Amino acid sequence: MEVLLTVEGLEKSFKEKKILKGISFEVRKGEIMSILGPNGAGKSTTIRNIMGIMYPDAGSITFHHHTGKEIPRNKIGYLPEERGLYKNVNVMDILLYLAELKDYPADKAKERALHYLKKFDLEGKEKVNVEELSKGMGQKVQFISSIIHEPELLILDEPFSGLDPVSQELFKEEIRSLADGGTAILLSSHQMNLVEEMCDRLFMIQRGQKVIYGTLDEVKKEYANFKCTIHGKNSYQDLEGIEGVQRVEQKEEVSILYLEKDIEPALWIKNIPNNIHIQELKLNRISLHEIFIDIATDRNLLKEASELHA
Ligand SMILES: Nc1ncnc2c1ncn2[C@@H]1O[C@H](COP(=O)(O)OP(=O)(O)OP(=O)(O)O)[C@@H](O)[C@H]1O
Repeated sequence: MEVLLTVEGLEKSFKEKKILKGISFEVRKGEIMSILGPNGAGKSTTIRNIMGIMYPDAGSITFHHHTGKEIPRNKIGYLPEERGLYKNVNVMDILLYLAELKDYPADKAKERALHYLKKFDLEGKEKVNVEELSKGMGQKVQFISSIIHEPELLILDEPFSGLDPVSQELFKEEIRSLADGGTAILLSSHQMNLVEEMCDRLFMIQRGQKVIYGTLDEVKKEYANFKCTIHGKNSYQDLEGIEGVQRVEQKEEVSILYLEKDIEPALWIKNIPNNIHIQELKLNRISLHEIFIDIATDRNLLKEASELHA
């Protein structure tokens, strides 16, 4: 897939404090690339550098073979973390104004605005003043403003925060369909379940440095072995002694058995000894949520476990 955005060795300091310490990644046409990291890791700073809101101390950003101030930012759509549209303007006027700022033709912008307002359940709200909208409605309008000019690269900073589940679904579907249509998407979100459902590749920053970069499958292969959760009265030793168990965590009558890499779950489950007391049993892969916590809290148990049995 064609690379649209290349971030290479990005460095940025604020008041002598180095926030980005050499960040490099790519975003390709038609993919959803997730940028993840704990609070304060440097995600928004990376995005602001891409958007030219600030410029890096070192490194480069290339989009469409242009770098720095030459980047054609009218081909980029951006939903910033800070929400807010101009007050005292009606919905259609603000959408047309923002499209005009991106050099997008007014007639097409109007057509697209009406299409998306309908799609996001805001039909008939064209003449409503922006400040009369609810938070979620305002967010939908802001999302529409970020895609109205058919950007080739769409950057979404926490697009799901504050949305109800139905609106979340609408956003998810729209983001996926934009990617399927060829838009490159850079998505920053703390909602790991949504990231896990949606993204093709991911990039995780911690303390201004890369800790994970790859496809969701690669990351899962590296970190996410299977785990088995058993509700029942069992001794730690009995569980630890089961073949294929790499580590056990136990809280009262709930035990989590972390399994070794490349365990075949269907075979493993058949070999659970008869003396194990099972009231309930769940077998699943470690989630992106758990991988995130493992890395962000510096536990690093999951990666080590995979390496140990690689
Ligand atoms: N304009 C600024 N001046 C000084 N420090 C800043 C500025 N912008 C960001 N920082 C600092 O840079 C670090 C990274 O902030 P950034 O907003 O990029 O993190 P983030 O990964 O987006 O976090 P969050 O998940 O909380 O949104 C933080 O320590 C923050 O305080």
